[in-house]
Amino acid sequence: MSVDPRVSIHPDSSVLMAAIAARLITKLVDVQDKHGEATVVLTGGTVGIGTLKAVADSPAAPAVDWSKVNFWWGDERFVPAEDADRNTRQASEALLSHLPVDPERIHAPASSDDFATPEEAAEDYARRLREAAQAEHAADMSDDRPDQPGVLPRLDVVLLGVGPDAHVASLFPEQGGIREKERTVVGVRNSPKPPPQRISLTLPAINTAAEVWMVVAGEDKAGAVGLALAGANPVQVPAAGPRGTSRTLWLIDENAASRVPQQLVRKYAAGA
Ligand SMILES: O=C(O)[C@H](O)[C@@H](O)[C@H](O)[C@H](O)COP(=O)(O)O
Repeated sequence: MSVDPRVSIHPDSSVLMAAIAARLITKLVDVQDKHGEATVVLTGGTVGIGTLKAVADSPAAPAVDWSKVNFWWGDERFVPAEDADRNTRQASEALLSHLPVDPERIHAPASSDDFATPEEAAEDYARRLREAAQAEHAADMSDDRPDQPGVLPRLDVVLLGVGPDAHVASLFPEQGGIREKERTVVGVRNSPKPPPQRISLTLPAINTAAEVWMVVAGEDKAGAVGLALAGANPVQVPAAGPRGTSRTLWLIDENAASRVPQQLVRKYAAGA
C-alpha cells in the first residue's frame, strides 16, 4: 500500500546531498541486514550525481557491503558508451569506480553502440530486469515467496531528480512515456532536455519500489515541486506520479521548497 509523500527540507544543496548520502548508506545497511543484498536505482542530474560523490566521500561508506549492492538506473541517455553525457558513466566516476562493487551487479542500460534504436535498448533493459526478477524468485526460500516471478526485481530505493518542467527519469510532460501503463521500460525520442534519445523506467515500474526518494535542489524546480506535492496530474506533472509502496520521500533544499503547499510543510517537515 502506497502512502502519502513526506517532505524534508534542507538549508542548501550541499547539506541536502550529504543528508541523502547518509540516508542512503543507512538504508543500504538496513536492507542488507534483512535480505543480504540491496538494490538501488540511481538517477542522473546535479543532485543525483552530487549525492553519489557525497556517498563516496562519506566516512560511513565502508559500512555498506558494496559487493552486495545491485545498481540499476531510472533512465539513461541513448548515446555512445563513452559519451560524457551517460548517467552511468557519471555515476561510475562519482562513486562506482571508488568502491569494491561487483561488476555483475551493475546493470547499466545499453548504449547506442549496442543497439540501433532506444526502443531496442529499452526492450533489452526490460528483459534484464525480468531475468533479475526470475533469479531472485528462484533464490527466495521464504514461505511467502510468490507463485510466479514478477517482471522486476525488488527495488529497495529509487532515487529520482526532477526537472524544471517536472520530468522524472526520462518521463516528460504529455509525452508517451508518462502515459505508459504496461511496459516497465520505454524508449524516448524528442526529449526536450538534450540529448533527445533516451530510455526510461515507466511509472508502473518505479511505483513497485519500496521507497522512492525525490531529490531536488534549486529555485528553478520550485514550481514543479509545488505542483507535484499539490497533487497535479502526472501526465502534465510527471513528478506527481512516483510513489513507493512503503515510503515516498521528498528530500529538497529550501530554494526548491518555496512553493510547497504550507499545510504539507507543517504536516510533514517536523516529523521528517
Ligand atoms: O538523465 C537525466 O537528465 C536525469 O535522470 C533527469 O531526470 C534528472 O534527474 C533531472 O533532469 C534533474 O536534473 P538536475 O538535478 O540536473 O536538474
